Amino acid sequence: MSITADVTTGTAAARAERVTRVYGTGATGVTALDEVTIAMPRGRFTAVMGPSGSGKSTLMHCMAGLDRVDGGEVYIGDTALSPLGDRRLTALRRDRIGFVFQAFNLVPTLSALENITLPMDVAGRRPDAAWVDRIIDTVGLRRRLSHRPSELSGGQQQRVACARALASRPEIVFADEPTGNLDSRSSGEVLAFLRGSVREFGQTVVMVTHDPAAAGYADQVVFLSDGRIVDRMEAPTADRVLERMKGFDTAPERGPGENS
Ligand SMILES: Nc1ncnc2c1ncn2[C@@H]1O[C@H](COP(=O)(O)OP(=O)(O)OP(=O)(O)O)[C@@H](O)[C@H]1O
Repeated sequence: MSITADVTTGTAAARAERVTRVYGTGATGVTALDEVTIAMPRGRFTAVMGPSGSGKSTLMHCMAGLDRVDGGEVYIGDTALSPLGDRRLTALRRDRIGFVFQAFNLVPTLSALENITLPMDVAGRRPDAAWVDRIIDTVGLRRRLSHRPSELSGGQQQRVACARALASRPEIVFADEPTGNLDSRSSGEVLAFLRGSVREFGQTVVMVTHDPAAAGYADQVVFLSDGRIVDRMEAPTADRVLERMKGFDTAPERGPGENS
């Protein structure tokens, strides 16, 4: 039995309703998501955790409009994604969602500043200079703006990617293992920035992570197992998340009425 989390449509920046995603067909088909219902509350930092193969990346990709669902519906704000054609979906991702990936995904020939404003330049939108300035200061990149990615450390590159994600004031930022390639100090800087963007700017952030310490920066953690949401933790700490993760192989399934 899976549980649902926070389905309060009025306050959700994004939500999934009974979302199913199956890779392959027939006997070899894999149900990566099995009727997942979840809302990502506006202005909060949500971490998505679970064992390897539990469906974390699939959930993020479906909720961010990077992958199609086989059943159910995803909404960004009040916009349902499945009726959208490719062009409108691309425009929605560009205009309303910010992305941070494990591999930074910066353009090597552009400076840090050019990378930060690139999505808006591509969209033909004029960056809000005061806002971009504020982001640059918050992320601590003022003295690195003319550097190319190869001239920056991994942590600095990921902070450029975070600034890029926030520069267009997206409704929601999806971060997929944003600290997966970073040492603990750089991880701390990136996570503190994401945390601060929620606290100071009211940004909504959803982060997939394997790392209990990273999840400890979030307001809430949702736990996936076998393509279902099986638990949720408010005000997590790294220790509590670690304890919960240890229980995954042996934890009994929750029955009806046992939702957190
Ligand atoms: N493109 C694909 N084709 C076939 N199966 C896939 C595909 N993508 C994911 N899967 C399967 O779907 C399930 C969920 O995968 P997913 O990558 O979402 O899990 P995850 O929790 O993000 O895993 P990890 O922590 O290892 O990154 C797994 O069994 C995986 O093998």
